[in-house]
Amino acid sequence: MKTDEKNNNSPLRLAVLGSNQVGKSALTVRYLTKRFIGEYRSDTDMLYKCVLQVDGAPQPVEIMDTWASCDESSDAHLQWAEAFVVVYAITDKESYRWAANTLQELSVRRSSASVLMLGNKSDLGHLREVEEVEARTLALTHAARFTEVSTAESCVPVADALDSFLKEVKAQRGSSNNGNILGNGSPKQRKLSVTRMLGSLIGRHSPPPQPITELIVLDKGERSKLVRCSRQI
Ligand SMILES: Nc1nc2c(ncn2[C@@H]2O[C@H](COP(=O)(O)OP(=O)(O)OP(=O)(O)O)[C@@H](O)[C@H]2O)c(=O)[nH]1
Repeated sequence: MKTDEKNNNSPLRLAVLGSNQVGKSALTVRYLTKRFIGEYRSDTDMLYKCVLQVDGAPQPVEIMDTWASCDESSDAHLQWAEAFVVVYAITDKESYRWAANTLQELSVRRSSASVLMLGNKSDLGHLREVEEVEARTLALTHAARFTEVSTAESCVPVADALDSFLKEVKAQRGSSNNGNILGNGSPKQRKLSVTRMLGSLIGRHSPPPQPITELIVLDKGERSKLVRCSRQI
């Protein structure tokens, strides 16, 4: 297989970054299942493996819903992913500062990576602490895409934002060789039945989610191995 062909078929890796409680898990699950789930476990990274239609063709995609409190994993996330979704809540200035720092870090350490900045919880306009124009300007400074969404309110803007971002990332995928931590020399992963896992998230009687083929939960020990692996690259 030619190298280009191999690159195009390899999974497109997206890390969802953001501080606590900004809606990273809600956003990821909303995008993949169209459902809004109010509460999630929040003590681990979740890796979703799926095949999505990107720009009209099937594309393997891996989305890492990261756990913000695990500082030691941030290095690994930065190296593992090909593109980044940086989430903050428009109701939480501190989460915006966290996002701004992350954009800065990405500019330095992953300057060629595509970045989408999302201001979540736009349904809570009466509690707004971050002005849209300020965030949009910041994103522009870092050549990142930007939009505000309400994961809770509707799945369409979330789907539109992530669909077009994935399309852009796929288009920009070129000769650069991004790190491959989980693919090569991967740490031992706990693979769960996706149906069982999402069943516990969305309720037993809900219809099964469509696009996800595998969900991997990385616990503390496994995340440490991920960090060690990434540092060998
Ligand atoms: N009003 C509103 N609430 C939201 C929205 N998105 C998520 N939430 C709520 O925000 C809280 C946090 O959502 P999570 O998806 O668990 O956030 P997280 O960033 O994954 O949190 P950590 O796991 O702590 O990092 C939950 O109570 C969600 O129901 C939104 O668009 N609007």
